[in-house]
Amino acid sequence: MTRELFGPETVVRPGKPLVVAIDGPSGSGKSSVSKEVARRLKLAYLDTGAMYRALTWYCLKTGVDLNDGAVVEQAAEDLPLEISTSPNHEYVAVGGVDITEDIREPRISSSVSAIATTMGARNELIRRQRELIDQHHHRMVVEGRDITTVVAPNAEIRMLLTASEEARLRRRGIQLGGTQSKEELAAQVIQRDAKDSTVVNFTRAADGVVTLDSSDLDFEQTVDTALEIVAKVIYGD
Ligand SMILES: Nc1ncnc2c1ncn2[C@@H]1O[C@H](COP(=O)(O)OP(=O)(O)OP(=O)(O)O)[C@@H](O)[C@H]1O
Ligand SMILES: Nc1ccn([C@H]2C[C@H](O)[C@@H](COP(=O)(O)O)O2)c(=O)n1
Repeated sequence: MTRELFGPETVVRPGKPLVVAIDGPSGSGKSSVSKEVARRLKLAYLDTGAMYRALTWYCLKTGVDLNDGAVVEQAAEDLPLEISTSPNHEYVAVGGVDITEDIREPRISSSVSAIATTMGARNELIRRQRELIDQHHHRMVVEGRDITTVVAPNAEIRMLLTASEEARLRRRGIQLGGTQSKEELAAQVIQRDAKDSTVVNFTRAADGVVTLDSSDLDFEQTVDTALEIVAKVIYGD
């Protein structure tokens, strides 16, 4: 059904805004599912987590004290960031240096929450996220932690993608090729979420936000369910 609705010839709401906002905890599948949803809907794609990671890389590179809010905020304003908005091409650069791979390193994952909980830095990244949405004429899948509530609360589609803690730990373990201990995985998934959720709510759906629980769904089923949610809102079927 959704495959026919969003087949290769279909352009959904041509010329009109179509922002699909997707939030959720770590390992719930936001990035992988959002990219595929963007491909199927022929929309641009923005990984806002990559922006927080890029700022973390920049602060570590330039010796910024991550606990000094004013300096982190200034770094956010200065950040010479380039980020791909294609779901088919992952690319993040700072000052012309390709950091696409570097921002996924454990040293970034373990420091990023210090940046993400600095409100001045958040405000600057949120401003840039809204600017990117504008540049794409509001036709974009945007994923993160505060997209449905803060960055794009008026998005046409607002979804909270969740999965049980057990499923999220299992998925992240497989994604990292079984290289991480139980404790390391918990630090990257559970403890990071606990810190991040002190400043944003991504565990409970806000009013008007549809919850998609993927705990018992495989990747394809999750993408299809997300597209069904889009179809229901757009076409009412
Ligand atoms: N429904 C699903 N069933 C099984 N595996 C899935 C499902 N959804 C995503 N995955 C896999 O789980 C892993 C984690 O997904 P992904 O990186 O997209 O999560 P995320 O929510 O973006 O995490 P983070 O916020 O930490 O970046 C990936 O390897 C992805 O392919
Ligand atoms: N809109 C967002 C996006 C991300 N974050 C924070 C939370 C994470 O710890 C970090 C990296 O995100 P990930 O790549 O794991 O999705 O950035 C946020 O606070 N708000």
